[in-house]
Amino acid sequence: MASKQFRSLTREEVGKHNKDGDLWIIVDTKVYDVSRFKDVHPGGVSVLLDDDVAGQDATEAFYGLHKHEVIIKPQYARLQIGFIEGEQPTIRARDVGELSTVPYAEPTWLTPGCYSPYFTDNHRKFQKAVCKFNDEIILPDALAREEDGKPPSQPVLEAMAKVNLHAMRMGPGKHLKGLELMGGIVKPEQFDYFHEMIITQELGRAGKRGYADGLMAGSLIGLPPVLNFGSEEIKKKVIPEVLSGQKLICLAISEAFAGSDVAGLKTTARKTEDGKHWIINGTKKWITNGTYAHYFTVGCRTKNGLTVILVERGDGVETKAIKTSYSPTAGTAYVTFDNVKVPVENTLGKEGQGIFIMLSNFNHERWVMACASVRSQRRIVEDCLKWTNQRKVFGKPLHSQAVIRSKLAAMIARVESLQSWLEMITYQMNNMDYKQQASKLAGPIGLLKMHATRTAQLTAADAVQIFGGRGITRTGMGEQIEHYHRTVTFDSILGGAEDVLGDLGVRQAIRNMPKNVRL
Ligand code: HEM
Repeated sequence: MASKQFRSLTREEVGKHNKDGDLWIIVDTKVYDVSRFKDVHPGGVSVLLDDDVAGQDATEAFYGLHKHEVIIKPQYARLQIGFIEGEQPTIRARDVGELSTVPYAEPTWLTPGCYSPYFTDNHRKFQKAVCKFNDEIILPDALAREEDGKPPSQPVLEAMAKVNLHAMRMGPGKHLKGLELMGGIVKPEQFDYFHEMIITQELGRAGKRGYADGLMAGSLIGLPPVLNFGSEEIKKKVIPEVLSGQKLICLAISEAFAGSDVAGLKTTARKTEDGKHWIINGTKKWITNGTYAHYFTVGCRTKNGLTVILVERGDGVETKAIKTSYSPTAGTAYVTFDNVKVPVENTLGKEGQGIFIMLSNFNHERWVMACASVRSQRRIVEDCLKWTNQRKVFGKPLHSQAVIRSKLAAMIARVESLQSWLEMITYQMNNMDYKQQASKLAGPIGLLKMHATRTAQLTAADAVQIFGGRGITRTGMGEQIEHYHRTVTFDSILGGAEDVLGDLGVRQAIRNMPKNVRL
């Protein structure tokens, strides 16, 4: 198909098309014929016939009311008939794989001219590739699925598997051996927690909270117990199925009876008389990806304590969707186990040592959540900086108000301090094994996540004030702010409630207090 020929026009010529039936406008040097569109314009007819708009340069008015993404949508872009002679457009969207140029929209290590003690050239190369992959493959699916509530699309999961993203999201380790990671950019033995942080933070660019959990967040927490504690036979079967994106696994610990207080869980597993099987009975609640998972990593009460057992969907396993304030794409489920028979070989780790398995698994989950929370806050900072720059009040940009700048200052300070703390903890993780992480970092990671999710709520509240009515509207300019404000508390509950995590951090510190110190 031949591309449309645009006419070169002067502002005077455009000015003549300023009435009903013959209506042109200029947005960023491009001339649009809205003569017919005006009747279906969601903002109404009258605004387009306004003297300051009809036949005029409406760039400022347009960007005060619409996101740039509106004008580049094919159904609106086709309204363009020409451009202003000798002028060039100045406004452009971020290209695929490109970094944002808005201050503080990227972490310091990605800011041109800045340095980092932690990130290498390999991390930078890796970030570029993941960012491009995310923009091209994941982002369109995130927008569509967050809306329709369906699970992430199978082709997306398979594309992720092809570059071994599912495997990398489990963190560094033996499971990466022999795999080609992101087309070979990083070698398995080179892959560290900073690479993993990059993946989590890039996936967070979409800013769709339900989808973020739908995108195999269940596997992220449900598979590690299999990886670390499963028998060779179980590992051989389950790991390839999950890492290839063909099957999904979820972590089923929390119950209506026990959330952050894992020790209170009531689901039971009893051995059959011949000792060959477990019989599992009980319920689980708020299980991410549970509605469509094939496997469940289940925390059970057994004769001598708690035990973690892998359960395959089958007889006696029922899941039903729980309606939450984010999209059903997350697959949040209520799960019931009624006399579910499972071979004892499905036991993960030792019988009675489930509490250790569950608690050690939490550290990685909480760290991942902190990575994601910081990224999502950064996205809000970016949106607020853009909005306050393009929104005019009393004839001046919104950021000319000191009270707005003060909110922005607080937001920026929060996100920057969090990222620095996160990077420091990540560096510790790179230098510790799984056990050392459990003993040394459980407290700091708990405190980091608590701090991230608390500050996230402050940032969400500030952002709504900055966006006003748009911040509580599900479409239009403030759509992302509304979404963030509505879903930000997920981070503060999932993976351990804020207060519980803060307390964990302090209790760990108190346990380590030397006996010989006095004030
Ligand atoms: C080619 C030009 C334009 C297109 C394609 C367009 C498209 C749209 C769309 C899709 C919406 C729905 C809200 C959204 O998705 O953001 C909207 C809303 C609106 N538009 Fe336009 N528009 C154009 C030009 C203008 C201009 C020049 C004005 C001038 C003032 C205007 C005023 C409005 C208003 C007042 C709303 C309602 C905003 C709200 O609900 O907050 N539009 N427009």
